[in-house]
Amino acid sequence: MRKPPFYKSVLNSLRGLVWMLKNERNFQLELLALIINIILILILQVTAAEAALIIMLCATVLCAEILNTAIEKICDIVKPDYDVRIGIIKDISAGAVLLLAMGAVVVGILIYPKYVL
Ligand SMILES: Nc1ncnc2c1ncn2[C@@H]1O[C@H](COP(=O)(O)OP(=O)(O)OP(=O)(O)O)[C@@H](O)[C@H]1O
Repeated sequence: MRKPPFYKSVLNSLRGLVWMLKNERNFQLELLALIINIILILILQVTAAEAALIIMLCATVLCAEILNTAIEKICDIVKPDYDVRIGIIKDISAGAVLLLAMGAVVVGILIYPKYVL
């Protein structure tokens, strides 16, 4: 099968992001967190290195959410009925997002207070 042109791959990826935005509440909240962080970065004049760290962490949380959702969807196709093993896979996958989100909160606590206090 021929590979689709580059612009089609980009369109497919954008369709995935739009789907996440329309259907996944956690993704919406994490995107809101990214927007709030961008506003804080601009208002507080955070250094470029700190801004890069904050934005990359927010983007990483969003990516983890996307992968978590993909894993959940695959699980639901492979095993639609209740299965303890599927429960564990979904819990582990969600745990990865939680871990990154907690790391992002810690980074925010380390960076922002010195600009406000
Ligand atoms: N088929 C299943 N068998 C066993 N437990 C399941 C199954 N489906 C879901 N669960 C349990 O319910 C939880 C929520 O699963 P669900 O697929 O509803 O994800 P979600 O509510 O979209 O989660 P998230 O907030 O991570 O996006 C899982 O973490 C798991 O503990």
